[in-house]
Amino acid sequence: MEAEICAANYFVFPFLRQLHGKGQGRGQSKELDTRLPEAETDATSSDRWPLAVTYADLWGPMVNSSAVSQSHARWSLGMGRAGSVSAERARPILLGHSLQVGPATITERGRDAVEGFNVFKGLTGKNDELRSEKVETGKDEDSVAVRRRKEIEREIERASVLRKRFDIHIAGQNVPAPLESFEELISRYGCDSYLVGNLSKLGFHEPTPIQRQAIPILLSGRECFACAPTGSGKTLAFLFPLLMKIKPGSKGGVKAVILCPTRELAAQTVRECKKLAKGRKYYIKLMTKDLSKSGNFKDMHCDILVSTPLRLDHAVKKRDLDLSSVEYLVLDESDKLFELGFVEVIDSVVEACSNPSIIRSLFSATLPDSIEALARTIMHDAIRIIVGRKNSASSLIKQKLIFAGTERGKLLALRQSFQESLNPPVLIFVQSKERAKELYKELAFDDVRADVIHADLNEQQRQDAVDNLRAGKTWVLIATEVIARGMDFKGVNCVINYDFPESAAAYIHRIGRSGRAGRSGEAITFFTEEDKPFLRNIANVLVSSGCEVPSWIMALPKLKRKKHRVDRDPISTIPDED
Ligand SMILES: Nc1ncnc2c1ncn2[C@@H]1O[C@H](COP(=O)(O)OP(=O)(O)OP(=O)(O)O)[C@@H](O)[C@H]1O
Repeated sequence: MEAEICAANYFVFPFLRQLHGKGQGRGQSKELDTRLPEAETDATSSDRWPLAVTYADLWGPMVNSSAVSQSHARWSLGMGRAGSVSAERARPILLGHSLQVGPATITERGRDAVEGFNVFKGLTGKNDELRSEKVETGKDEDSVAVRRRKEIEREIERASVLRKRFDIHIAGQNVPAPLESFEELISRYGCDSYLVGNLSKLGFHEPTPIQRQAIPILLSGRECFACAPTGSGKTLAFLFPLLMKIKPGSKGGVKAVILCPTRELAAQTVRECKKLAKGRKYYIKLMTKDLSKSGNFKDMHCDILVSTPLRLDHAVKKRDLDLSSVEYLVLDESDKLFELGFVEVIDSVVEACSNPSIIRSLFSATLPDSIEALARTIMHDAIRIIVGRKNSASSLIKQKLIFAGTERGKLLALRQSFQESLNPPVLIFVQSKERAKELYKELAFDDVRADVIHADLNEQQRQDAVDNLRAGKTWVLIATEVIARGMDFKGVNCVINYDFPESAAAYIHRIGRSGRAGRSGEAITFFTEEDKPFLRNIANVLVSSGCEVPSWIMALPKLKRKKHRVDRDPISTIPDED
């Protein structure tokens, strides 16, 4: 009954309804506050539960539910959650429907049995039996119950130890245990060995922390918000479960949709997906401009469709693309997708994916509370996974702030740093395409193999710029925000923020183009007098990932504005006429 109510309610324009609030129309979106709070260790509810206590809570009610005091049950449920748990909420627990045990909830009747906790399956329907046995025999616990309790304890402890070891923090109920290894995908989830074989051919021998936790969650049919550092393997974390669950070459319409904020990222995701699926005939499609505008979707074979929101929305509305058979919807770089301008489109795509048993997941390196709250309104019983500290930069990146005084000072500082050492590949971020073109012209005079990428280039030119950097043909790529998110350039040694980033999230994603897949990287950020008011916000990110920041910067007041956008003088060595 409860499930039916949820299914009926949470599909129709959920984001907009939340965003607009009462009395506001569809066209009047107000800007979401997507600012990041200071990096926080997400030691929320579930992680704070001490194991010894939760075991006691678990077995108290199972052995003799009536003997457990209400306050005891309330305490075991409410620890760490905002506010206390009401008596009504606590009561069903006493009646034996659901037993909260720290990171996991064990459901006595097996209604919500989670694959990850195979051991719980044995409990389904057995507890009444156990209880009546106990009444008859008069013994406290028989040997079967003791054995089972120990098995469960071991499972919970194993999961907890793994999470601690890999800095995984979770919030939610019935959270499946993290993976110890990729091989477990075969033994625990019956994964086809070709898929695990492909992982090893790609050189992936151990799952990254986000893969350890997100893969079992998605395989168990649960929805999730996943926040893990840049370059930590989130792409595989959502692709792998799709390839495991979807049968290749199916004819019944699109089975999975992956939304990415940029075309480059969508193209990269398709490439990654094809590599992973090698050996099986999956139809993995990129929604190109042509396909979106003139595709014949009625006859299209497609298992997995990767798109930017606008192209997908266009195909749905103008070309009758049917998304009602979609079983998995992934929002990659989800916080970007929820920014102003995208929300209506995302809403429309969510509505088009009308399969009631769809599983949705959100992935990003930054997850502002406002976005999580908004997304939560449409998610069903979603689990939150945070790896490391929420909204913080990868600890593999050595970060530096450099005061350049003025715009001209930045150009001098850049040239000087190239003369001292140029360790390609290098990415340079500027705040607009005009400035990207200006800086490109300046560097053309220098002996540096530079290229530029921005939104004025066509699709092929943008792809060439990315490929040339990947192939080592260019050493320096000057870029706008277009490639700041998700792009995986192997071995980028240094990211230079020539123009100060407009937000802490933008900073985290930009510098996250280096320091990927376990490699170290460097990030240099120039700032001028005009950037000083926003310096503190970025400095907080440096401090939270262990980098040194002068004390005067930390003493600066925090900026309350959402975005830092500065009108800058053009980039030029030619002196002004005045
Ligand atoms: N288990 C693994 N072992 C080794 N390398 C891996 C593993 N999983 C992924 N990688 C590699 O790590 C790199 C970064 O992965 P990915 O692009 O998925 O990061 P991400 O977390 O999505 O980053 P971003 O937040 O910037 O989008 C890629 O080159 C990928 O091939």
